[in-house]
Amino acid sequence: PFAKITQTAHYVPDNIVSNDDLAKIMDTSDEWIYSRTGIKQRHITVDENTSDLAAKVGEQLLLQADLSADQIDFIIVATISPDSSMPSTAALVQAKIGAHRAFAYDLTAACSGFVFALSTAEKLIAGGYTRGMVIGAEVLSKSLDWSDRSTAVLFGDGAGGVLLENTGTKPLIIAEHLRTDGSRGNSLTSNHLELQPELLGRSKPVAEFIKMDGRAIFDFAVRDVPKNIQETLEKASLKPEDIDYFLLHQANSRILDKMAKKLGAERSKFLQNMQDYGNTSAASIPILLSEAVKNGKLSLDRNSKIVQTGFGGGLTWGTLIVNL
Ligand SMILES: O=C(O)C1CCN(c2ccc(-c3cc(CO)ccc3Cl)cn2)CC1
Repeated sequence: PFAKITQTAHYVPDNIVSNDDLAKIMDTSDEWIYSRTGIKQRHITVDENTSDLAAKVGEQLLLQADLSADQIDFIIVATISPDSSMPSTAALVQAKIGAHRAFAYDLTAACSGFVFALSTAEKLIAGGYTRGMVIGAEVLSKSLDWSDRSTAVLFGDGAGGVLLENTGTKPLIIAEHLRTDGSRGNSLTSNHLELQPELLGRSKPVAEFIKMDGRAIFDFAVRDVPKNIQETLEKASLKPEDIDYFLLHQANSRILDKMAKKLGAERSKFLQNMQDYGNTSAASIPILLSEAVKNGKLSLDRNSKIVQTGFGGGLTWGTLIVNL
């Protein structure tokens, strides 16, 4: 059996924070943010946590597919901003949507999370499961140091996901190449928990904010990611011109410019929505995919070939060449 993406959906909190809103509370400007990142605004939650955003996506997928929740075998949530470690956000989603038969777990691979999770889910379907949900969901606003303008302006909250079913007539993933380099992990960090050797007088674990060595991560993206995309295309004996759209992690628009140039592909093939949502880490690719399907740029039944590439904390990066 081949897995097929049969539905896509996304959900973001209503509350919008513009660059000008941020300029009122920190030393930055719309001009600086937009020229350096391509971001104009981001959605910041008021009263919805990560599992609430993810559950909204799950409910939409069921509605669109006209399925009842107990027809779902598994739920994987890719996130670095779970409601908690235990229970997992996926377990909370399972309860909220009433998917009584589904097993559920979170997957942590930062901004590559959705790509790693989709690769995993495809193997679950190939191994015999019938239907599953893969959701990227983040409330990064919980982990932002609003006094650090170098990171606070970059990130946003949101969720997106897909329904996978075993009704495919061709492989979902034509080729993939998933990478990790933990030795460079210290350039993009969050939520480090300190050792607590003393049994008494335990101090609270240090729940750190998102910290980033922007230069190091920018250089990593520009150097390692195009190579990864090229290697994966070669694995599939494909060239950039064979790809309809490139759905890359929405971290920075100048990075998309450089990627397109390095790959010799048209910039217009690199879908972009960071202007509306900022960087939503594991949610960025599924939100982009869901919007492209909803606005007709992509269809789930038109034999399109897309590239999905995540890159970020870990460091992790990876490319899937996907048949829609
Ligand atoms: O131009 C400037 O001064 C600054 C230079 C630094 N910038 C950066 C640097 C890195 C990222 C980034 C973040 C993640 C985390 O999801 C993943 C992947 C990337 Cl490439 C985003 N922005 C912003 C503009």
